[in-house]
Amino acid sequence: MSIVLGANQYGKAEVRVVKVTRDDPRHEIEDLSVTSQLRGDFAAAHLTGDNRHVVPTDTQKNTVFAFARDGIGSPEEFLLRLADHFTGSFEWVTGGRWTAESYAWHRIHVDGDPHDHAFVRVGQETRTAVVVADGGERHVLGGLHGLTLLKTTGSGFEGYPKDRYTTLPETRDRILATDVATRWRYLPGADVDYNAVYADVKRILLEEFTRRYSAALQTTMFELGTAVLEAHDEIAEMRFSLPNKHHFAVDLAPFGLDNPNEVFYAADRPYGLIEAQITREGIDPADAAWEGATAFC
Ligand SMILES: O=c1[nH]c(=O)c2[nH]c(=O)[nH]c2[nH]1
Repeated sequence: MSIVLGANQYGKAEVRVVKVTRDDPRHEIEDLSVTSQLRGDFAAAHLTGDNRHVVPTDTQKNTVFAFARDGIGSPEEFLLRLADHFTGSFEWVTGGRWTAESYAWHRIHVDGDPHDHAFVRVGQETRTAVVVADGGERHVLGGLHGLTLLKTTGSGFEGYPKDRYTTLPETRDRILATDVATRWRYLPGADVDYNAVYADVKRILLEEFTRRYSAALQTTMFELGTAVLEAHDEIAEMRFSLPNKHHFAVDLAPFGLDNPNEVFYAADRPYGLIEAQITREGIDPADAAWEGATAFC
C-alpha cells in the first residue's frame, strides 16, 4: 500500500490589517482580517522537507501589509490583487484561496457633525469576501454574517406533518429571528463596483425580510435570494445559512397572568438550521469557488 499526498494549501490566517488614508484632515479607515492560502506544487516540502517552493507564510503576511500601503478599495479587489501577485510571481503557485472579513467603522458625530478621525465600530454584521484562483480563472464571492434580524409578528409555521413525537403547536403569529450568513458568487468577468453591490444586497435583505408574511424561514430565505438575484445580474447564485432563533412564549398562567405573545424565552440552542443554494437555472455551478467554504457558505 502506498500513501499519497492529497489536496493541500497553506498560508497565513487572519492577518489583521488596518489602513488609514490620511491625505487630508478627514481620515478614512479600512479594517480587514485577511487569510492567504496558496495552492500548487508543494509536494517536495510535504514528502522530503525540500522548501524551495514554500513561499513562507510570513512573506504572505508581509505582502498583505505592503499591498495595503496602496489602499484596499474593496475587499474583493484587494484579494484579487493578492491572487494575481502570488500566481504571477511563483510559477509553481497555480492558484489559491484568499478570504477577508471586513469590519465597518462609522464616524463619531459630535454636536451633530461627523468627526474627522474618531470612529465607532459598527457592530451589525461582518462583511466577507473570497477570491479563489484556479489557473487563470478567478472566482469572487461576496458575503456577510452576523446580520441579526427579527420581526415580532408576520411569521408562522403550520401544515407540517405530525407523528407521535410532535409537540410543536401550529401558529400564525410568532417571532421570526435569524442571524443571516450568506455568500454570493459574482459571474466571472463581470465589471463590478463591489462596495456598491454590497450595500445594495444588504438593503435588499433588510427590506425583503419585512415584506411578506413568512410561512417558514425556508420561504423567507428563498424570497431573500430571489430578490437579490432579480436586482443584480452580476450575481450568479446565493447561498444562505440561517439559524431559526426560537422565541418561545412563556406560560405565565402559574402566576395568574395571561401572555398574549408578549413575554418570550429566547432560546440560544438548539436552533433550527435552514440552508440553501439559490441559483439561476442553467448556470455553471463553479464548484471550485465554494471548495473550502465551511458548511453551506
Ligand atoms: O420556519 C420554520 N421552519 C422549519 O423547518 C421549522 N421546524 C420547526 O420546528 N419550526 C420551524 N420553523
